[in-house]
Amino acid sequence: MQAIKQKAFLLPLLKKYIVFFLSRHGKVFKTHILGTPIIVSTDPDVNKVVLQNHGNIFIPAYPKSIRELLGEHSILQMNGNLQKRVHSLIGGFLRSPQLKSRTTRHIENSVKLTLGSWQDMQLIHVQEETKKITFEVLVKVLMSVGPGEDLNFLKREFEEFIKGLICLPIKFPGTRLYKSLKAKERLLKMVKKIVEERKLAMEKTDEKGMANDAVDVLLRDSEEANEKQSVPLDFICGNIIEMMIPGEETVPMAMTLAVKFLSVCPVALHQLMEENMELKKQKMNSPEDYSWTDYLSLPFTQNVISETLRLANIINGVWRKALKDVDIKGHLIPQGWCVLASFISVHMDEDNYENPYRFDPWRWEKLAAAVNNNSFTPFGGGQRLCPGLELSRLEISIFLHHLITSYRWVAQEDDIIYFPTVKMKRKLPIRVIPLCNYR
Ligand code: HEM
Repeated sequence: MQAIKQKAFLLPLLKKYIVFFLSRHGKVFKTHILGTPIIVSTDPDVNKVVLQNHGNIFIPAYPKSIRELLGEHSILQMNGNLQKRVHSLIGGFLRSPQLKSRTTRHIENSVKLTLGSWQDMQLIHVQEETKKITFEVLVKVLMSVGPGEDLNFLKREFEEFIKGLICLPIKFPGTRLYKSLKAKERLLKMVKKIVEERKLAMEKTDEKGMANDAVDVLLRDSEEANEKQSVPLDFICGNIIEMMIPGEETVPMAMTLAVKFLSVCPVALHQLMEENMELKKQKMNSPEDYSWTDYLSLPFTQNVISETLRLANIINGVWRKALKDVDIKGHLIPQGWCVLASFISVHMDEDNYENPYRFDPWRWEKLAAAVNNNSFTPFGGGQRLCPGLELSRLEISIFLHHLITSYRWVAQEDDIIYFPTVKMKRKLPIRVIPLCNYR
């Protein structure tokens, strides 16, 4: 293993929290969170069974404010056959090589535009800048809205909407939840217009090429399903908005934390730069554009991304409620109880990772075959495995490639905040120095 000099960047509070979790009797224990009795699992095998959810025993259990904002038909809350159907439709679309090939151009354009604007900026806040890139890509993939007034409207209203995801569940004029619900109404109005126009356009043509976006995917499915199974337009509109939630904060945070972790690990930064410079040189001497497979084929870059996702714990675990008594590895989970399948405890457990608090991308050279193991679940697993997994890795790869082959940077002091969601205290300010071959 390479000797890496780096500062401890994890908040002592986080370490205390993990140590508390892991020092309990056994890896599965009962506790109380905000007065609610829950079972916490820090055991990868138990988490796997919870995530697999054979026989539909476990349903998602979100706090009241989130349930209220999501709406009962949200993909994040729905269960049974409808969840399976929507999940496989969206997953199939997002994973398709055609989508990845087309989206690669969108991501590149968005990354280059943002990086280009950095040349004249004194101080760059990485967390803000990466959000610009990923929101644009997300809205394009979901409903083909490009840069302009509509995109700005969606960004503004969506930001207002998600402010209420973690708040007191009190709903009257002036409260956070109320304002967020109002923003959702405005978002719904705009998305409904887009969906209705698309439906009309579809009815006028028989041509069926590849679906352009998630709206196409859901509309076509609804058209093909018979009367009884077809889903109403409101359902499609609601789902488009709700699909923005898991995609909006996660990818920019992964990009930001990759920059943060690399800033304190110069050896990794150097190796990443060499690997990406090599690809850039090849591409400069070739008439071919980058393909999505070029970006995903750089092994060290992929290891940096895996290590970032392990340490970042952007989704630190998932909450489920048991619909009946269930026994997993000798632990009884009684009907009606909530289970927290804690990913962060597994990712930071010495039993699973040597020196778990260290940013060590080289560990993945040994663990490579285990990327799909139970101890590495940044994207969840089983029935609800994140359908945006491959798209996310592609976005992060493209961002890192163009960043590292265009700029050097110096990061200012900043801390990671882990609760209630992962973010940087100061949005990660950096100063950049353009490389002479910036283009
Ligand atoms: C680094 C980025 C991301 C991370 C860490 C992440 C993580 C996760 C996790 C842990 C889950 C499982 C939740 C559960 O089991 O209850 C999930 C579900 C989901 N994610 Fe992601 N996600 C990311 C990016 C994205 C993107 C870019 C999209 C959309 C384009 C997306 C769409 C979804 C959807 C729709 C679900 C719900 C799936 C279902 O319940 O059937 N995610 N994500």
